[in-house]
Amino acid sequence: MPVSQSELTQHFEHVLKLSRVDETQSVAVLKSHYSNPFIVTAAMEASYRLGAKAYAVELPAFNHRTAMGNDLTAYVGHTALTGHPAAQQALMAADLVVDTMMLLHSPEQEAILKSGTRILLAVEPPEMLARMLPSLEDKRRVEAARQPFEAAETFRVTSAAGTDFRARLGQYPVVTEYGFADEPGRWDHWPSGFLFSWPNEGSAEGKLVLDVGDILLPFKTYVRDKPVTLEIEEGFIRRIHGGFDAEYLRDYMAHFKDPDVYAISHIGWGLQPRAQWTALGLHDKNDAIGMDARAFYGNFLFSTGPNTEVGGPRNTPCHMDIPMRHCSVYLDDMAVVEEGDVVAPEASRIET
Ligand SMILES: O=c1ccc(O)c[nH]1
Ligand SMILES: [Fe+2]
Repeated sequence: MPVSQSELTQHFEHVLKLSRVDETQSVAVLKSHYSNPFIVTAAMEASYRLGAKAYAVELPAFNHRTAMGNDLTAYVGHTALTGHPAAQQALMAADLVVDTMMLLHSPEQEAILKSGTRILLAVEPPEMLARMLPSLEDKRRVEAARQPFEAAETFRVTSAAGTDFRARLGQYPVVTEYGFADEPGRWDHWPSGFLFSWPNEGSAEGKLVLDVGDILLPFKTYVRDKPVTLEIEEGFIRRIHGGFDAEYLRDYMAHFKDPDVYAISHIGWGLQPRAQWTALGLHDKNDAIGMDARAFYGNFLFSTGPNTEVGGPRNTPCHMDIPMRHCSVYLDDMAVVEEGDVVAPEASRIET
């Protein structure tokens, strides 16, 4: 459904207030020609309504000839900000950056955050921003799941379809996403509502079996053919086999001619009840990057490629996000998700 400019601006006022924007703050709206003008206008207007000093930083779109499609998460790491210290300074000068062009998984984003500047990514269509308007309750539930995740040494996933995956934890931090950037140096994404970490280098192993209904981002396809099996050893996908979906995934990843694309990247689970598994099927591919799929309550989300977000050495541009249903996720011996339903910690659950 269409969302009016005034409704979207009100939502931005709500989210920027949660992001601690007030008359003491400056807000830089990072945009490019493909930014949603309703979002840019709403971010500027809402900032001024909150008494903040807002300004826009406009960069020309960056295209790499290896990149295919328009999804902003398909080709990551190298952006219009790469090698542009003046623009980076202009963003680091702000207390909060509203990113409407996608810096995620880029070293430049990490440098901006390290300066204490907060970043809020907002690139989804206004219908999704409105439907998954963040709340302090979202933050409470997602942050409740952080504690056992940070304490755990092993991460294990199983499913009736045959998934049997494990990884050691501890080398990298836990990252939470609850939809607003309220702490110095925090990055967040509106809409969201999930958390993840990265396997210790070389520790991910076993089998991930994508069953019918699991989702392949940025393809924005639901697996419909027989299962896709990924065999993982020492942190990397060694074999991908199954039907058409497997062949398509193999061909797409091979296109990048970069061994790092087969690395397992962030692993975690979804805690957003207002995110819907079915939403992706209602949008054209260029409408959205598919945050419903990444955040739906009880999913297991894994990904491939870069670990730049946590200062890792892999800055490979090919990034797959693959949310799966009906999985069981264990932190050490504690199940946090059982066959697609969140079971622990109790404080992270919702009454279904
Ligand atoms: O919110 C996001 C979006 C994409 C991604 O790879 C991680 N988190
Ligand atoms: Fe991802």
